[in-house]
This record gives sequence, C-alpha cells and structure tokens, in this order.
Amino acid sequence: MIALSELDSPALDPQAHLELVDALVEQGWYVGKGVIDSALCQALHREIHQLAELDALDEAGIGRGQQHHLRKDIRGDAIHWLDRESDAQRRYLDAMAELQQSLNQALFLGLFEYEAHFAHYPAGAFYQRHLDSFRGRANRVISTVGYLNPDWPSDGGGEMVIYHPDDPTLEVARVVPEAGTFACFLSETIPHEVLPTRQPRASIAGWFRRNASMGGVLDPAR
Ligand SMILES: O=C(O)CCC(=O)C(=O)O
Ligand SMILES: [Fe+2]
Repeated sequence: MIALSELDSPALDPQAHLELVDALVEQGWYVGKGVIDSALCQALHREIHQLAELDALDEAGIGRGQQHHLRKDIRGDAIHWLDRESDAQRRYLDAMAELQQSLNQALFLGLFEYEAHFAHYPAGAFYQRHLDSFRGRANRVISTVGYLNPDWPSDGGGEMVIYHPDDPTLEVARVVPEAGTFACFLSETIPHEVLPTRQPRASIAGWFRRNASMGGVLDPAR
C-alpha cells in the first residue's frame, strides 16, 4: 500500500529549492510565492488556529535561555514550537531537513539542526527590526519563514520588511504573508521586521543552526 502522503505533491516546490540556494549566495535572502504546497498550508493553518483556541500558544519573548523576557513593545506574537505531533508538522519539518541537506551540499554551511515555531500575531501586533542571530555567536545561521494566511487583503498590513545587510535603513523587499510564500535569509546579516498587522497573521518561523556549544557551556536551542 502507498501512503497518501507519498502521492502528495512535494511540500516545497523543487524549482524554488534551486532558486533559493542561488539567491542566498547572491544577495543573502530569498522570497518565493506559491512555494509551500497549498494543502499543507491549509493543514498547518488549521493547526495554529486549534492551538490558539486551546490556549496552547505562549507569549513570545526576546533573548534566549536565562536572558529570555517578554517585550510587547518589541514583538507581539504568540508561539508554539513544532514537535512532529501531526502529519502536517512532520511534512513541513521533513521538507526543511531536505532543504538543510541542499544548503549543506551547495554552501558547506555545516548546518546540523532545525528549530521552528508557529507564530500567531493578533491584530495590532508587530516585531520591530532585528537580526535573528549575533555575529560571533553563530548559532542561528539561516532563518526561514513560511506564511499560512489564505486571501491576505492588500490593506491587511503585517508584511515582513527585509533590509539591506550593509544599510539597515534601506528596504530591499516587502513580503506579504500570503499562504504559500516562503522566505529565507542569513540570520546574522539580514535585518528584518514585521509591520503592524491589521488582522490575525499566522506563520512558521524557523532556523537552521550550527552547534555553538563551547567549553562545556550549553547553547540553549530556544
Ligand atoms: O513572521 C515573520 O514574517 C518574521 C518573524 C521573525 O522575524 C522572527 O520570528 O524572528
Ligand atoms: Fe526574525
């Protein structure tokens, strides 16, 4: 018997896979529309709504480990870490594992792990301009964002703005959080922000990591 999932189209458009690697090399970021399979987007979107209804989302903070604290003036989303608890999550994470292999083969990045969370931005929420990783503590190497919102209206707000790596005031792309769109960028060098959203906004933010544990000091994944 063939499992239904084997008959599905690929979770990520294979053509986009190739473009993504080139774009990362050339400019440090990539954005593609219609990259994530639409049935998968729907399933993941349903899941984040169920999690919200079950009150299973946590207010997101900034900083990691013991430096973690809530700052609604900096970021206003609520999150839930993916843990392979559903078919949809497994399919998304398997696709990211494949992407990790392509990135390692093409770019010799030595990525060894991927972590990702659902993010739910209620109306009015935003995430101020930031970097996902700090140079010298190269834990998060490549950031990914998958968007899950069907029929995002043109006045919905909530775009992710990508800035130039050498000039954090120069906008280079504005990403509408429409279902199927996939963005990817270098975590240490690409400043980005989420503009205030006018309606609830769902996405999956994830990071390919390198092991940054040193001298017996554990680098916490989250
Ligand atoms: O949802 C997005 O568009 C980006 C989120 C983000 O920058 C983050 O979670 O670090
Ligand atoms: Fe970010």
